[in-house]
Amino acid sequence: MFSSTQIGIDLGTANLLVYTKNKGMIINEPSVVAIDVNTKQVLAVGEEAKNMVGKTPENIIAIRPLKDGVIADYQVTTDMLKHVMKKAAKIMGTSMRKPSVVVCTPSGSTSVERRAIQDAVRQCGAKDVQLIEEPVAAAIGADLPVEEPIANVVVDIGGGTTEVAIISFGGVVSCHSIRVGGDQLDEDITQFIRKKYNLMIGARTAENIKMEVGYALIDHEELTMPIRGRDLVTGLPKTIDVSSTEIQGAIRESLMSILEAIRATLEDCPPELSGDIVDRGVILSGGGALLKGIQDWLSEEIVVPVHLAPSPLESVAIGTGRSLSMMKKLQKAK
Ligand SMILES: Nc1ncnc2c1ncn2[C@@H]1O[C@H](COP(=O)(O)OP(=O)(O)OP(=O)(O)O)[C@@H](O)[C@H]1O
Repeated sequence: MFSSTQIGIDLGTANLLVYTKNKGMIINEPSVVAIDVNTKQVLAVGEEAKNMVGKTPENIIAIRPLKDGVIADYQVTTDMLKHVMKKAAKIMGTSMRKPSVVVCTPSGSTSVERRAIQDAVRQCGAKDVQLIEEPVAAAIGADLPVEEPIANVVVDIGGGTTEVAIISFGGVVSCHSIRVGGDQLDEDITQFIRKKYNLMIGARTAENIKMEVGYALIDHEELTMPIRGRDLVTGLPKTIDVSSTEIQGAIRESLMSILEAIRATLEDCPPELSGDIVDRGVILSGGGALLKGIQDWLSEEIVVPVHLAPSPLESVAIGTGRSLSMMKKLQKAK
């Protein structure tokens, strides 16, 4: 049985979430840490640190310690986890002493990368740490009947990775993980604006453009928005208008890589399960599932129904927290 000392952590490239069955989602913060480079002291974590990105003086850096779903900076990840565990303990009270933790990892991560995640969480006071593959957690979090012998197809488009998996009878039947996600779309937009307009924009601006006028590859009524950056020729601040059509062109290649990963996973599906996919369709989760038009575009391309998970940004964390009771049946990440 699930007790209050058991928690699920979605240690994501973009967001860090903590879910407990008793209290639900207790933490949901950007995975960003602000550090004083001289003293190595952590100044802020989460939303406060994210607001500092690109705006700090030289002695302060705001870092995202995870990249492509795995730890890029071990020390900063541990600092961030310690901060989050302390915050969780405050919310949970004494029941948080030495919790059992389940934490998700991308299915394409190496054993060294998985071990690093496990060690970092253990260092923060966990009694034991189990790993679960992200798409399995996303499927559980989206309330799919993963333990039944039917095909549950999940496409989880996160910040650093996109994970596509077919899950049946508690295990992964076929899966593909690519290191392309929302961050890559932001990077595509930054590069496009720099090349076309000679304008340098920050990471926050690129993400805002994606959220406001980013569209998957479908016809739509064109949207425009004003954006601000630094003119690379004059060095001065400048405002320009960008349109959804040009942003669509900028992110095309990355969206095509996501589509290829979905196609490759479906192609690996055993014929007995293919019928289920036609009937039940595919579930989209992760923040990337919120890109405008992505549901319609994917369903046109793969010719099966595409549904949005009930809380796309929270599915993995919810599934991670709920997975403890199912852990034995599920194919655990090693
Ligand atoms: N409305 C939106 N439109 C497009 N993208 C969005 C939207 N909302 C959030 N995103 C993007 O979703 C991504 C974050 O998603 P999520 O929190 O699922 O990732 P993560 O779990 O931290 O990453 P990973 O699974 O790769 O470790 C970011 O790139 C963010 O910009």
